[in-house]
Amino acid sequence: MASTQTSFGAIQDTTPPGAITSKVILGLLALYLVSYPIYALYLHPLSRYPGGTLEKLSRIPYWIACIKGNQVKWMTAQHRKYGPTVRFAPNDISYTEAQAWRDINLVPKGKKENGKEIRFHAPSANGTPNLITEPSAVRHATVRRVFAPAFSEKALKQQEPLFQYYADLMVARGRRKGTVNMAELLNFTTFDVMAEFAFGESLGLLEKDAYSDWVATVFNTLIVLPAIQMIEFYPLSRKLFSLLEPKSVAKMRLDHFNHTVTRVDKRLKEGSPKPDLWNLVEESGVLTTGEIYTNAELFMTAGTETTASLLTGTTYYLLKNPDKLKILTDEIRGRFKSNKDMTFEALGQLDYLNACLREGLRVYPSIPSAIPREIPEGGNVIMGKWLPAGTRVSVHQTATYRSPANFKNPDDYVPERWLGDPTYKDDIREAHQPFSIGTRNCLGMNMAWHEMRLLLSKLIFNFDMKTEVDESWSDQNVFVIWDRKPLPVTLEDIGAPA
Ligand code: HEM
Repeated sequence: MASTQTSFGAIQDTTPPGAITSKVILGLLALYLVSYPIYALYLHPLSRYPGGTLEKLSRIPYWIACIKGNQVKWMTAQHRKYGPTVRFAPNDISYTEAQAWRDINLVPKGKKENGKEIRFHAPSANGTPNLITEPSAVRHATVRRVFAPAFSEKALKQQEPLFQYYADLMVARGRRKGTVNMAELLNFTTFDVMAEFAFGESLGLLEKDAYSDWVATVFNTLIVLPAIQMIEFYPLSRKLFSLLEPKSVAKMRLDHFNHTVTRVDKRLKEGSPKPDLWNLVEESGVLTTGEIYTNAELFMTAGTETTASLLTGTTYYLLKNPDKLKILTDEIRGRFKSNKDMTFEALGQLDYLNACLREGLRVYPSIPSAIPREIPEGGNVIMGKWLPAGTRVSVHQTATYRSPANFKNPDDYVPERWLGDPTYKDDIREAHQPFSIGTRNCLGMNMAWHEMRLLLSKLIFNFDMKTEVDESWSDQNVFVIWDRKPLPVTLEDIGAPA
């Protein structure tokens, strides 16, 4: 320390104030660097949970895996190493046990729900939450009550001609092309169906045989979701991004949103005699205009890519397991004489078809990673252990479904495990929840099941299918959703009656 002696003999510090400030900052930094690891590893409320040292100290390893598209492999490896419960970041616990689904997603009477981790989802362009991101449990229940009747069995039965129309259009396009990229064909179909369902107007993808700019933007946005999640996670990066976001990106987001706004406005203005979403919304009168727009956007993503992805994966696994494909083909072709016999109701009764799709949702779940929830004020108990407020908890779908503790031969595609085959009697079936459970589970689950059964059966009823792709097809990146590779499939028309 620089010092001088005063006339009274006292020692006076002559260090300039700026230097003192720097020293204090450096001192505090050194203290933090020494004390933070001690806290994170030994004193933090989660310190007793298993996990890697680096992961307990920092979220960086997790972000790297997410940005590289490696998250699913990384998290599965974490669980293989540390067991069914892993602390994979300082404040995050991942589970692979059936009970965790219940503890995280069900809300016992008088308790608060484990809230949504809003930063995990891309913010909507108008700033209004949709069903998935609505932070208030009460508002969520109100909005969900408005839309729920449109997804009931009764309403879906009334909408069945719409689904049949696009399934037949998909078959017609398959016939025309001979060889198709199955991933694309199924995307065209599910986007056309959902646009008709949500806006009363097709996107015409099957007819044009091409993605529209609007749909291409949906995919481009989904791929950058991990980067958006990282930016949203830290207040500073969020602020910086809002200041520095390139004008072109901001414009693209707005144009995309306005596309939805225009379609919804048109549908609301013109009205519809059909029992669709917007008749319910108008009757209820409880949604704000902002909520109408953001939920329309949500339906177009939640109800399209998910179903198309599952169907692409299931088609791949069936083609790679010809014995299973043969059983399914016999079931479908044995049951129906013509395309028009293939109703929602009749398809629902095909056991092997249901088992094939369920097994598809296990080996290739539409949401391959995890959707985190946050422990509310006052804490909560998960898997018998109390967790403090702010802890993020989740069930990781792929790690759970590929765990030998839950499923025998977890990497094999075996529909029989869902049909009482004694070899698989010890499988823990409740660990498989691809649509989640509880008040925030998938609103479109019934619709998804009808659509999945219809589209897969129509393909198998009308075509003998072949593919040249090898096992490396299933080795895919995940950026929240699968970064699906093209799946070229040759379709041989068997001339099934209309
Ligand atoms: C294979 C197909 C599908 C799968 C695996 C799936 C899965 C899921 C899952 C896991 C959630 C919960 C998300 C969370 O925890 O935040 C969810 C929510 C949701 N899904 Fe699906 N989904 C599928 C198809 C559909 C379809 C066809 C629709 C129709 C529009 C749809 C609409 C929704 C909506 C609106 C929500 C939000 C529900 C709420 O928060 O109340 N999904 N889905």
